[in-house]
Amino acid sequence: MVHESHDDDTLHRRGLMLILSSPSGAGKTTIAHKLLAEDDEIAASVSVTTRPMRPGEVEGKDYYFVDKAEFDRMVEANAFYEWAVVFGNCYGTPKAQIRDRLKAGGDVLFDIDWQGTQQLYQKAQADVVRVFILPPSLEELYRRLTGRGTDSPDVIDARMARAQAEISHWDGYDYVVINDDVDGCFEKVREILAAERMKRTRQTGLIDFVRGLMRG
Ligand SMILES: Nc1nc2c(ncn2[C@@H]2O[C@H](COP(=O)(O)OP(=O)(O)O)[C@@H](O)[C@H]2O)c(=O)[nH]1
Ligand SMILES: Nc1ncnc2c1ncn2[C@@H]1O[C@H](COP(=O)(O)OP(=O)(O)O)[C@@H](O)[C@H]1O
Repeated sequence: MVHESHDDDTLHRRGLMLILSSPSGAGKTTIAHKLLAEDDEIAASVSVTTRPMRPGEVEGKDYYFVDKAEFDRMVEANAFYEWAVVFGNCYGTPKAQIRDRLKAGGDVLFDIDWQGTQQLYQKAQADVVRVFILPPSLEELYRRLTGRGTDSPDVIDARMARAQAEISHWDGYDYVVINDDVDGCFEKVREILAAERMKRTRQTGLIDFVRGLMRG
């Protein structure tokens, strides 16, 4: 299900919005953490979720953990750019932090599913860079979900059952990277980000610079 907020508060062109999506367990959180650790120019969008906190997760860093009543209140208050139901839990991208960050000219990293990706793309097409991460195989995906040790067998089965449906949305992304070797995958995501930052349309100071060159 996709739920869109109904106001004219669309995102304007400011910073770049890098979206990482993948079937659960393919490694997008791992790649996102590496990127955030080494790149000061990008900050994470911290989502709000009703799913239970996993061991090792930190409130306000990995997610804002709320109950369903609080989530519903936020939906009513129009606090989300987008929200969706994933694996029976609600996940939403809060407006406030992103608006501030983009206004300040910074980049924002989103770990959201294909439903949220479609919503953000509709709102800020020119600013959005969509990267889909694939596992090398379904067997390896299962190994990673099991090895992570954060979900019960039932939850892992549900995530495996959803994997192929998730993968079917691969063609809604600008880039697709196979996460076989984690360092190799990370390097590719870094290269994508570096190239996207250099796009002519994102270099707002370029017009004056080129005009200066042309004046001689
Ligand atoms: N649409 C949307 N999806 C989200 C949001 N936050 C997280 N997700 C997605 O929800 C799914 C489940 O996330 P999570 O429970 O952390 O498990 P993970 O798949 O192991 O990362 C992933 O596909 C996330 O990308 C959000 O704010 N909006
Ligand atoms: N290239 C890789 N090779 C082996 N294990 C990986 C690789 N990438 C991630 N992992 C491991 O797989 C598990 C799932 O990764 P995670 O980043 O949590 O996936 P996601 O956020 O997509 O659900 C974690 O235990 C992580 O350490």
